[in-house]
Amino acid sequence: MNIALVGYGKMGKIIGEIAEKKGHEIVARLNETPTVENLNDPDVVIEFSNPEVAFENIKVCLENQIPVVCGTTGWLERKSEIEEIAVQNNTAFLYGSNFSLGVNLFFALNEKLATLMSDFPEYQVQMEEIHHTQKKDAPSGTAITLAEGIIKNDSRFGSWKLEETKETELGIFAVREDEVPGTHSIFYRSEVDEIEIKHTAFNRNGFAVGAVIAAEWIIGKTGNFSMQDVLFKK
Ligand SMILES: NC(=O)C1=CN([C@@H]2O[C@H](COP(=O)(O)OP(=O)(O)OC[C@H]3O[C@@H](n4cnc5c(N)ncnc54)[C@H](OP(=O)(O)O)[C@@H]3O)[C@@H](O)[C@H]2O)C=CC1
Ligand SMILES: O=C(O)C1=N[C@H](C(=O)O)C[C@H](O)C1
Repeated sequence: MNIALVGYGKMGKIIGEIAEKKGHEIVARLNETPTVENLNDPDVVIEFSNPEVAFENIKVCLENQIPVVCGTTGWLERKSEIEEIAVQNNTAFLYGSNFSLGVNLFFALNEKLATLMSDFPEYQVQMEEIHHTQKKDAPSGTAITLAEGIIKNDSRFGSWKLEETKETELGIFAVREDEVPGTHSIFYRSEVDEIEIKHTAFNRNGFAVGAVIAAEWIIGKTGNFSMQDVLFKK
C-alpha cells in the first residue's frame, strides 16, 4: 500500500517507521498543505498535523478522492463538513481521537461505568488528562470522546468544560507536563470513597500502530468511519 503522511512530526515519523516495517511504501512526507503533485499518488493519506491546518489538508485529499485517516485533534467543530465532502466525492474518511487499542477499550469501559454510576448521584464525576507541554489543544481529543461517552450515558450532564465539574457541566482538568505521551483518568468521588479508571500511554507506538491498521482497513471503502468500526465491528 502506498501511504502519504501529511504531517511528519512526532506521530508522522513513528507511523512511517511502523508502516515501512509492515511492507508499505511511504510516497510522501509532508509538513505543508498537500497538493496532487506533492502527494505522489497514494492509496491513502494518514493526517497527523495540527488543529489550524487539518481541515484544509483533509479537504484537499478527499476532493482528489484519496481516503484519509486523521488523528489530528482540536478541529472537530468542522468534522461534519468533512464528512459531507467525503460522501460527495465517493471516498472515505476515518477520524480517531485516539488510535490505540487500549484507549478504544477504555472508551467502552468508560461508557459502561458511566451507565452504572448514573444511578448514584452521591458520586461526583471529574475528568483529568495529562499531556506533554508541546500539545496545542486542550482538552485532548481523547478527553472529549470520554466526556461525550459520559454525557451520553448519564443524564446529569449536558456538556463538558475545562476545569471543575459544576452542575450539568462535566469538568476536565487539562494538565501539561514535560514529555507525558497521554494519560486520561475519570474519578467518581463520594464522601467515603473514590473509584478511578485510568489509561496511561507509555509511548506513542500504540497510537501509530492503530493508525496504520486503520489505513489498511479503509482501502476500498466509502463513507465515514471511526476506530470503533475498525476494531469492534466485524
Ligand atoms: N489520534 C491519535 O491517536 C493521536 C493524535 N495526535 C494528534 O496528532 C496531531 C499531531 O501530533 P504530533 O505528531 O505529536 O505533533 P507535531 O507537532 O510533532 O507534528 C505536527 C507536524 O505537522 C506539520 N505541519 C505544520 N503545518 C502543516 C501543514 N499545513 N500541513 C501538514 N503538516 C503540517 C508540522 O511541521 P512544522 O514542525 O514544520 O510546523 C509538524 O511536523 C496533534 O493534533 C495531536 O493531538 C497525537 C497522538 C495520537
Ligand atoms: O497530542 C498528543 O500527543 C495526543 N493527542 C491525542 C488527543 O488529543 O487525545 C491522543 C493522545 O492522547 C496523544
